[in-house]
Amino acid sequence: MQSVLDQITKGLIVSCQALEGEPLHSSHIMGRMAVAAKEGGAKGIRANSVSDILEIKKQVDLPVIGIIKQVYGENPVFITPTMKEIDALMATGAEIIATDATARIRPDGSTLDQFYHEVRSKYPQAILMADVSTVEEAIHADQLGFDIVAPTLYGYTAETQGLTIDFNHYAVIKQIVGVVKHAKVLAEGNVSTPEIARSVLDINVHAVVVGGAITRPQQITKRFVDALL
Ligand SMILES: CC(=O)N[C@H](C=O)[C@@H](O)[C@H](O)[C@H](O)COP(=O)(O)O
Repeated sequence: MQSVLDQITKGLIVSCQALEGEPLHSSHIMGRMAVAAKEGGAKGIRANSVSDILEIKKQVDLPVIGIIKQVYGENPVFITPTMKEIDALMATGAEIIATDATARIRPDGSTLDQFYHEVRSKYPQAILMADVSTVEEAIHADQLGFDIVAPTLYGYTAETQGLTIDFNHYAVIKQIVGVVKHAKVLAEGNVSTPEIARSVLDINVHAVVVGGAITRPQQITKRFVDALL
């Protein structure tokens, strides 16, 4: 049988997420989004929350990258921040579990290294994806033993706030591809057109994750409206 990492090779992974407060916030709708993504040829789905993942798994047989976005007080780490979220995700059967792998201290006071080792010893077979915000964090996640690394949080941390990946030069992604030795690199974050998705595959990423440009109609509408101004 093909491994999960083989299944997503050079493919499109569609992130089907709508948080509370977003117009499409509904596990039913995310399930239908996943069906649409599969019909369009996606090779995987990225999804947030136990109920969305369970619904998506009922609807499609694609590998799922599961996350739980959970804010604890003032702590800035919100993508699968603690073991509680890891345990909940493992119980859904999500094939890949993604977590914040920035250098920031987590809500329970642990460092990334402590957290990683705890997760790895509890779930040795899990496929773990590191959502990072810098090239240094990508190197570190790779050294720790994460299976997948992606610059998901580039532009979303205090250190990188205001930055967006420059899709004319792909500098951050190229650098990450250049330094990561063992993990597969995914492109994720602000991939807004099919042309950009194609070009990132050409710089040797393993697969590309697209969210808002496919599954957030409010964002898509705004891009059209802005073009009319
Ligand atoms: C920073 C953060 O919270 N990113 C989240 C991670 O799961 C999602 O909100 C993004 O939609 C996803 O990363 C895909 O990116 P984009 O929607 O830009 O294609």
